Amino acid sequence: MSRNSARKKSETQSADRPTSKELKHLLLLWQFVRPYKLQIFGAMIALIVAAGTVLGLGRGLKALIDQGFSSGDSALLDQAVIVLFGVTVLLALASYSRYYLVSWIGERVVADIRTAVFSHIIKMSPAFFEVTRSGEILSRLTTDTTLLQVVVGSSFSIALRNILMFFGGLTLLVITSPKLTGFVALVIPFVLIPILFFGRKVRSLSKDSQDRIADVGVFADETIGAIRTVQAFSHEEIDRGFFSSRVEDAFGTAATRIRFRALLTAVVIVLVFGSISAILWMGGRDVLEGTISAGELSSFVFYAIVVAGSLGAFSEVIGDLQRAAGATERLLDLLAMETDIAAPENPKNLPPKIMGSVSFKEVSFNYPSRPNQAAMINFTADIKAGEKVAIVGPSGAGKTTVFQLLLRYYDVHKGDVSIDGIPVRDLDPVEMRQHIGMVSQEPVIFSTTALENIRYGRPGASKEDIVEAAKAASAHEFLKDLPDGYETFLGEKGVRLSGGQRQRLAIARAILRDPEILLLDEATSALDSQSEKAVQQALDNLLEGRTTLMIAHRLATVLKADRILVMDQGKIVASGTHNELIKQGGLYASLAELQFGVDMNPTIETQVAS
Ligand SMILES: Nc1ncnc2c1ncn2[C@@H]1O[C@H](COP(=O)(O)OP(=O)(O)OP(=O)(O)O)[C@@H](O)[C@H]1O
Repeated sequence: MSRNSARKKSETQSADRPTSKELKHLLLLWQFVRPYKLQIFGAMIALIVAAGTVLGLGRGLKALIDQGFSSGDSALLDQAVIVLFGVTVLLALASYSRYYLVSWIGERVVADIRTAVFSHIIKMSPAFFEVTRSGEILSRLTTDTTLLQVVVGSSFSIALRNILMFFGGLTLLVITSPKLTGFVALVIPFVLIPILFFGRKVRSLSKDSQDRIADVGVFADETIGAIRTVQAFSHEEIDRGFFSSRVEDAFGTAATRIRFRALLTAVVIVLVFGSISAILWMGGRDVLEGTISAGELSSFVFYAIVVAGSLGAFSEVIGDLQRAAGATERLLDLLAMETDIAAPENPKNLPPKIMGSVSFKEVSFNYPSRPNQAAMINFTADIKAGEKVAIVGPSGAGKTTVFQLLLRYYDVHKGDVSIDGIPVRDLDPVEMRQHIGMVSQEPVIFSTTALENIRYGRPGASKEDIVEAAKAASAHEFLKDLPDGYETFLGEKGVRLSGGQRQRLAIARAILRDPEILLLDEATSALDSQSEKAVQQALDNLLEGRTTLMIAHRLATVLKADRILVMDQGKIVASGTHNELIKQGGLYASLAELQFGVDMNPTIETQVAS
C-alpha cells in the first residue's frame, strides 16, 4: 500500500504539477555545470574583460573629445584613436572567448542532461509510462532542455554581464556628474515601470503562445501516429478541422503577443530617447555654464545608455531565467523519480545458464491504475524446466498479466513469482530478463534494417548467427529476397512487412537471443495457410528445449503444449492436456469450439493434430 501511494505521488507529480519560477532552482544546475570549471573560469575572465572594456570606452570617449579635439593637437587625436582601436580589439577578443566558452558550456551541459534524463527514464517501470504521456516526456527532453541551453549558454552570462555593466556604469555616472546622476535616478522609475509592465504582459503572452503551439504538436503527433485508423474511419476532415482550430488558437495568441511587443518597442523608444534628450538638455546647460566639459557630457550619455541598456537586457533575460528555473525543477524531479522495479540492494545471482523452471505461488495482483479490480487472484502454477504450457481463457482473463509479472514489469501484492526457485524480486531485473525471450502478438519492428532488427535479440551477434537464426525462423527465404537482402530498411514500425513476416522476424530475434524461458503471445489475426505453416515451423524450432509459456489462439499451438492452463477472471479454472480438457467440457471446451473451431468430437481434433 505504502509502495503504491509513493508511486502515485511521483506519477501525479510527473504530469500536471504547477511550475515554480523560483530562481533558486537554477542553482541545482550546478551539479551539471561543475565538471566544466576550467571553461567557466575562462568565460568569467572574458566576461569581466569585456564589461571592463565597454566601460573603458566611455572614458576614452571623454578623453577623445576633451583632449583630442579641444587641444587642437592632431598627435593627441592619433593617440586617442589608436588606444580606442586597441580597446575595441580587446573587446572583440573577450567577446569571442565569452561567446564561444559560454555557448559551449550550454550545449555540453544540455547534452549531459539529455543523456542523464533518457538513461533514467528508460529504467522506469511500465506503470510510470501508463500515467505519464509520452508527449510529456518528449517535451522534457527537448523543450525543457532547450530552455536550459538558452539559459546556460547565453541568458545567464547576459544577466551577469549586465549586472556588472549596470553597477560599473552607475559608479562611473556618479563620478562623471553626481548632479546629472541624481536627475537620472529620478527619471528611472518613470521609464522602468511602464517597460516592466509591458514586458511582463509580453512574457505571459509568450508562454500562452508556447502552450498553444504545444497543443498543435500533441494533436499532430497523435493523428500522424494513428494515420491508418484516422483514414480507416474517414476522420481526415474532422481532424483537419480540429487541427486548424488549434493552429488558429495559436495564431490568435501570437497576434496578441505581437501587438503588445510592438507597443513595448514604441514605449521603450519614446521613454529612453526622451530621457536621453532630457539629459542632453540639462547637461548641455551645464556645458554652456562650464561646470562640466563636452567630453564629460558625452561620456555621461554613453554611461547612461549603458546603464539603461543593461537594465533592459536584464529584464529581458529574467523571463528566460524564470522559465529555465521551472524547466530545471521539472527535469530534476524526473531524475529524482525512483522506479519501484529496481534491483534489491544485494541481488541474488542467476548462473549464466539457468534451468528455466517458473513458479507462481498464490499470486494476487491488481494494476496500480485499477486498485479495486484484481487482475490475478491466488494464482498458482508450477512450470517445470523445459515444459511447454499454453494459457487460454477469454479476453481479460489475465493471460498477459502472467507474462507481465514474470518479466517483473510490476511487483505482485501477495505471493511470489520465482525463476529456478528464486523470487524475481530478489533478482536484478535487467539480468533476470536476459534469460527470458518474448514474442509478442504485435511484434515490434524498429525503423532500421532487417539485420539490425534481428540483432536486437543479442547485440553484437555476427551476421552468420543472424542468418542462422533467420533460417530457423523460416525468415531467411523472404529476407534474402528483399531489395537489399538483410540490409533492407524495414520502414517505420515495419510497415513494409506482412503480418506473418513480422512474426517470423520476431521469432528469429528470439532464437538469436536463445533464452531459457520463452513467452509467446500468439497473434490472433489469421494467416493464410502458407504463412501459417511457415510460422508454425518457425515456432517448432523456437520452442525446442525451452520452458515455454504461450498465450494460445490456435489449435496447432495448444496441441504443441504439454499442459494447458485455462484462466478466467485472474484464476486458473482448469488444467490438463487438450484431450483431457475437451473431455471435461466446461470453459475450455466452449473456448476450443469458439476459437479453434474444434468440434467436441475427439476424433476430429486428432485428425487436425496429425
Ligand atoms: N495496464 C493495465 N492497467 C490497468 N488494468 C489493466 C492493465 N492491463 C490489463 N488490465 C486489466 O487486467 C485484466 C487482465 O488483463 P490481461 O491483459 O492480462 O487479459 P488477457 O487475458 O491477456 O486479455 P486478452 O486476451 O484480451 O489480451 C483486465 O481486466 C484488464 O482490463
